[in-house]
This record gives sequence, structure tokens and C-alpha cells, in this order.
Amino acid sequence: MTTTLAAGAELPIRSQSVRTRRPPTSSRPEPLPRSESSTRAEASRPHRRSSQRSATAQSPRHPQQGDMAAPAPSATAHDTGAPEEPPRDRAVDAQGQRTSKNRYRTVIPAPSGNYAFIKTIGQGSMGKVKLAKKEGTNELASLGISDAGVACKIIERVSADDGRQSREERERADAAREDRNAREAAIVSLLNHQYICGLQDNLRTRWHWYMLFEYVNGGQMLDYIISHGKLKEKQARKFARQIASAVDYCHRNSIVHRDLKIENILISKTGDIKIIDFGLSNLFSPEEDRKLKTYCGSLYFAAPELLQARPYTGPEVDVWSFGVVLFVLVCGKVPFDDQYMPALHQKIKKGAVDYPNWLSSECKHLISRMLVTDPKLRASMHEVMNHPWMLKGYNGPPENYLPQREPLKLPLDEEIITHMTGFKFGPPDHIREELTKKISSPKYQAAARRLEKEKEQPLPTPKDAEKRRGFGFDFYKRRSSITSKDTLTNGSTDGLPIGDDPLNAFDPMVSIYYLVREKLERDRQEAQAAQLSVPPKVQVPPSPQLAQPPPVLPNSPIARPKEKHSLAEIVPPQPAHTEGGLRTRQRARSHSEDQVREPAANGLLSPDIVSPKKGGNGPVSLLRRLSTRDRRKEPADGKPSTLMQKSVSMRAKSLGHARRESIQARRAKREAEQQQQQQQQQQQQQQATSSSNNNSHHHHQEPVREETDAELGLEAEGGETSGGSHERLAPEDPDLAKPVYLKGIFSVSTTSTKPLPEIRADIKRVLKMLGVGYTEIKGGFSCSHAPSIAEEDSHLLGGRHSTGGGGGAGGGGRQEPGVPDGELRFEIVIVKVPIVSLHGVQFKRVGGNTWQYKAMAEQIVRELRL
Ligand SMILES: Nc1ncnc2c1ncn2[C@@H]1O[C@H](COP(=O)(O)OP(=O)(O)OP(=O)(O)O)[C@@H](O)[C@H]1O
Repeated sequence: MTTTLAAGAELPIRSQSVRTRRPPTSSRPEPLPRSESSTRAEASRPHRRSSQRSATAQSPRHPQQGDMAAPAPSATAHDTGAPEEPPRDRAVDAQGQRTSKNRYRTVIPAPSGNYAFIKTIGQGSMGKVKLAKKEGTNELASLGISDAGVACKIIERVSADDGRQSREERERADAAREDRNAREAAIVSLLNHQYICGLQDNLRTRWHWYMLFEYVNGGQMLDYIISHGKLKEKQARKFARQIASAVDYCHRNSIVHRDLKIENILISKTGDIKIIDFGLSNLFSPEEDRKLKTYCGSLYFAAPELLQARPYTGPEVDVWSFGVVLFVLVCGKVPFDDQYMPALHQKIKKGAVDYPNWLSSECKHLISRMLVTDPKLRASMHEVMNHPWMLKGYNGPPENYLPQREPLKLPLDEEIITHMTGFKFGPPDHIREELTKKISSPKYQAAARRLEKEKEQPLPTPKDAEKRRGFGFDFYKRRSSITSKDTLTNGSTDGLPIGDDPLNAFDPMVSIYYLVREKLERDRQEAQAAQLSVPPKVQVPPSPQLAQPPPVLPNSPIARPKEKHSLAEIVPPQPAHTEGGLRTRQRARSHSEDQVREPAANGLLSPDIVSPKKGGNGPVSLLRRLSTRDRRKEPADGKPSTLMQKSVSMRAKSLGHARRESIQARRAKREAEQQQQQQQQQQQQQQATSSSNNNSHHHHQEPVREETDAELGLEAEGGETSGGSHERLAPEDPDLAKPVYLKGIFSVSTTSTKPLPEIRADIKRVLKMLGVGYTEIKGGFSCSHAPSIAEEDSHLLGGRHSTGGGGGAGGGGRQEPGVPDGELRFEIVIVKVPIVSLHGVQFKRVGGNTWQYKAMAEQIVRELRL
């Protein structure tokens, strides 16, 4: 069996957050510079996330100087107002202080219905993420979705008194965390983008935030890289274009993510990316005196200016992190690495990157433009999106899906203004006054007039534009001749300086006004659609980039336009499903429209300068990975489904397993259909039962009591040793012999023609050999591993970076709530590849250090020698 993992010498990558987790000791390297308001006490606090996430660690009434005001508890939160009584486990003392671990609910009464927890699917530094399903509805089943639901992020609002902080410190940290949570909820509830994980509901109780996100069920990008090692550039391009699309959308809405890293990129069932974790995001302003000053994010992905504690506008730090992500995608390792943190700091500040020689010069050039240490000289998102590497095989730059907008006019809409209160912009009167000033300002008016004029001018044809710009335009030469001012000011907008474009990132308050207006419009459409019981109408204006408007699933409550090269087009037909929750979105202003714009003042390459091959091959299906062992035989223009069948069958043949594919294909299809039917039936039955059981017990208006999982006998808080409440099986259970049938994206690290029992036995042997504890679950193994002290001391696991904190799933050496120090939790799932008799092994991290997990998964794969 062949494995596509990168060479062991290059791995593992370790991740590390800028924020501290453990008190610094003399043997530990210096902590990162903090913002002026971050106190030393905070830097040495043991509660990593509460302090790390709170580089703004101040009372919510005193937002950090220079940072955008954090919002008050989000207006979008469904605040139960209850319960004031402490949870049943008496985790709170008489003064209302937490004395032990908080317990959380198992059923969430969200405005759209009750959600019941199914299992733990993730463990961030903020808390657990659980898969939850809506009770009393079979709407998912009716769409043929057997495993969809929501991902519920559970965040504690009150930290426990572990004796390491004074009460004042704890209260301050809690207040700062509250601000961040409220801001995260407010921001993600407004964003509406197909590559950003959307928030569906949001509930705040006395003790917890419960954020119900759309469930992204294709795994983590990290797992994908573990499975495949470095990606082919074509595949990386597809992901990079999607990341660019999402990041550009955020920037144009005055939002900077600030925690872009490989762990925060998930893959949906259709093989598209979804960016998660806006917990560190903030609004940014183009104004010099309103620069951001909070230094946050994961160290490996952090821009040098953050390490130097220099104020920044916002988009430029995302561009750097994106550059690191792109490097990881194409190289399978981080560009800057060192076990000794000060040395790592130096490497980042120096920005010297060793590019492997297999990388194309275009890719190298793009990354080198993103990893420029001087933020003023660093590529803007506009440059990134229009870089030849990004365009290769596509008709234009990535679509950013920004809705069509017009410059704002007075009078302002009062309803919108009242919905903007969650951002601490002040009371509605103040917002109205401020917005009126901004819109009436000569700057805004001039920008609006300029836009109006542009619209009136006849649009140049691509040929005209080409002529005007000179046919022999040298992108690379041009890039290096950009002045610092151009690059800085050109930020993320279409060649217009940030703050000069009335539609994009002109001002945070203006951006939020647009976003709220668009959200209200979506809500109205949904309400109308619900009333009429018809799917909400989606406007899809023609876009040169989309050969055809994407199909709108008749039953799907969501319909977002897709990039032309979506994996969805080439994976085997999947049941209709909803990735994005119950939203609709209006068609965005297309980047493709930019193709016919005037050349930007700075001469940035416009889409029409590059004339990519029409109908060029987009990134191929992940399934094609199976055929990479013999790519030469791939048909150049192979249609996806046949390609998949061919490539898989080639492998089967080469392994001496040539079969009669057609018979097998029919049999596999029949099996899949039967299994799907069974699953649907089962789910409908379950839902019907739970509905009748629960409808009488849980009602939206019922006061929220924080019952515990333990109370309900589901799982011990913090004591899970596996990936949640997976069905555990007796050794003789016949289900052990049943692999999980392949669904959607195929992130198979290894495939094998070995029979399933043999693979299972092999896995058990390797787990035992490596001292990994496991429980057999349906379709695989739920594993846990606590490294020995020697392992931790060896720094192999990033322990030496711990003063740098965590900040992100998998910050080296960081501790996550509910996971004993250093403990890893992950699942190994054996999947069955349809069409031919191959099995694949997939890994999924549930909790613990990301890079430790990566190293472990790679070791297991190596030892398995499938
Ligand atoms: N919508 C989702 N669908 C599926 N899994 C998810 C989803 N959101 C989060 N997860 C899982 O939970 C993990 C933690 O989520 P998230 O990053 O939002 O939490 P966090 O506490 O902010 O983490 P971090 O420490 O990385 O900042 C993710 O790495 C992912 O595995």
C-alpha cells in the first residue's frame, strides 16, 4: 500500500499561539510582546484562552485602546435570562463564584427549536464543540442527510476559581472573554458566505454561550494534509481560491479574522472549505489613528509586526497568515519553525523561507509576496487574488460573493440602526448621528460620485482593457515595483485604497450597516419562504466565471453560488444536503465584473489581462488522489465521475484486482442506496421517538436549567476518553465488520486491498505498540494517548513553545479545557471506497495538541504499512 504522507523529516508541524498559557519560567523563552493594556499578570496567567483571547483584557466597559469597541452581548444572542440559580452540581459558591467545572446543558432551546447533543466533535481552547441535532423534525432526513446537524460551540462565561488568580483578575478576564464571545457571535451571525461557517442560532445562559454553527462534516484541513501530505498545486489552488474568497469578503466588510491557520479551515462534505473560529476577529478602520493594537493569533501563522507589537490596519495580518496556510498546503510543513521560541520569533521576523525545489515558480512568487515582513510592501488581497498562480485554469480571480451594493443615502433605515446595537457603537441615536456624518462627509460623497461616474462610462471590453494595459504586462516586474504606499493603501479592495471605496471597508459602521441590512433581508426572505412553504428565491445574476448558475436544490433551504471548480461537481452524487443552515443569500457582486474595469491606478493586474484557458481543468476531485499513484494514465479531460471510476479501477488493476467494473459499480450503487435508505428510516424513527419524548419536556420558553451530561447519564464532563458518545461495540459485534460507508469528501490517507478484519487487527496492533488507548466504535476506533513526561520534555511535541500559549486548536503545549494535560484524543475510521473493494483509513482529532496529534497520526500510518 502506498502512502502519500510527506517525508517524516519534514514533519511534524507544530503550532503555537501568540498568547500565553503557562506562567513563564526562567527556562522558557520570552513571551510575545503584548498590547499595552495586557498586563504582566495576565501574561502569566494559567488560563490560556481567557488571557490569550483577551489581549483586550479589560473590563468590557473599557475596551482596549485602539481596538474597535467590542460589542455588548450580542443582540443576536437568544438570551434566556435564566437561570440565575447555579447549576445542579453546586459548582458555584454562595457568592456566585464558580468553584468547579461548569456543567452544560444537553438540550439547547434555540429560537428555531430544541437541539440535542449527539457527541463531542471538537475541543478548542474556549471549550467543547458538540454535534447537535434538532429535535422533533425530520427536515434533515427528508433531505437525505443522515449525519447533518449543527456544531454547538459551548463556551463558559465564568471561569473557575482554581486559586491561581484573584477574584478581580478572574472577573476582568471573564468580562473580556464575554466581549470576545459577543463579538464573535455578532460577526458570524452577520457574515453570509459559502466558505465561512455560518452561525444558525445563538443562546446565552447564565453560565454559557451556546453557538450553533452549521456542521462542517468533511473533516479538518489539517487531517486532509495529514492524510495526503502536501497537496498538488492544483488542489491547493482550489482551496486557496476559496480561502481568498472568504477572506476578501470579510475584509470588504471591515472584518479581519486574525486567527487564520490550518486548524481553522474545515472541509465540507462537498469538498469545499469553511473558515471557522472568528473568536479573535474584529472590525478594522482605514483611519491611521484607529489602528488595531491587539496581538493575537497562532504564533506559526502570526505576522512579524504582531511579534514586534506594532499597530496594524488589519487585512495585512490576514494576508501573512494566509501565506503561511498556503505554504502548509503546498509543502506539508510550516515555513517558519524552531523548537526554541526566541529562534522561531527571529525566523518569522526575518521572513526567510526555504522554498522546496518542486514548487512552481509562480507559487513560490505568490507565497513570497504574501510573506513579506514589511506590511507596507506585502501583497494586498487584491494582488493575491489576481496573481497568475491563483488564476491558472480559471476564468478570473476568485468570486468574493459580496452582495450588490449602492452607496448609502439618507435617510437611514431605523430598523437597521436598531439592529446595530450589538457592536457597542452606542445607542441608536448616536449611531444615526455618526452614520449621517460619515455619509454626508465630503470624502464619502466624492467616493460615491466617483463610483457613479464609473458606472456611467461605457465598460471597456476585455480587449480594450488589454490594449490599454499593454499586452506584454509583466506581473512579476510590476509587483516588485509597487511602492509601499500603493500596497498598503490598496488593501483588499478593487484597486481602491481602503477608505476610498464607499462600498467596501469604507468604515466599520458603514460596513455593519450593509451587513445588517443584508441579514434582515435574508431573514425576511426566509420568513416569506417559510410562510409560502417554498424555497427562498435566490438571485443569481450571470457571471462570466460561472458557466452556468449553480443548481438550486429544490428542497434545500440554502443556496449559495459555488465556484466553478467545486469538488461537488466531481464527487459521486451525494444526497441533497444543507451545509449552510437555514439561510439564503443574495447573489454577490462578482469579481468577474471587475474584469471590465478600468485599470487600477497602481496598475495591478486585472483579470482580463490574463486570459486563462477556457474550460481549463479545475482542481480535481480528492477522489483522484487514489489515482495519483498512476497519474500519467489519467485522461486529460476526464469527466469527473468516469475519471474517478477509471482512476480507482486502474489502481485496482495494477494491484491485480481487475474486476468487472460495471457489475461491481452496480452492486456498490445498490448497496449504497440500500444503506442510505436504512439510515434514513432509522433516523426518521429516532427523530419521531425523540420528538414525542421531548416535545413534552422541552419548550422554548421553559426556563433553562443547566443540566449536566452526567445527570442525564450521557458522558462524564471532561472525562471522555473517546470522541464523544460514539456507539461502543462489544468485540463480537457484527458492526465491527462494517466499515463506515464513504460519504462525501474522501480524505483517505491510505487505501488497502486488505480485508477489513485484517486492517482492524493491524490498527489494534499498532495502537498497542504505541501505547495508545482505544475503544472500538462503529467503523473504527476512538483513541486517547497521554504522552510520557520524557516525550513532553523532548520538545518533540512543542512543549518548549508553551510560553507562547495556544490560541487555536492545537497551539503547541497549550491546555484545553476538559483534556488532561498533554492528552490526545482522536478517532481512526475505516471507510469503504465505493466501486472497488478498497478500504481507507481516516483520522480525526477530537482533542489535544494539534501537532502532537499530527505526529501521532503519521506514526500510526507509517507503522500500519497498509
Ligand atoms: N462548525 C463546525 N463543524 C464541525 N466541527 C467544528 C465546527 N466548529 C468547530 N469544530 C471543531 O471544533 C474545534 C474547535 O473549534 P473552534 O476552533 O471554533 O474552537 P476554539 O475554542 O475557538 O478553538 P481554538 O483554540 O482553535 O481557537 C475545531 O478545530 C473543529 O475540529
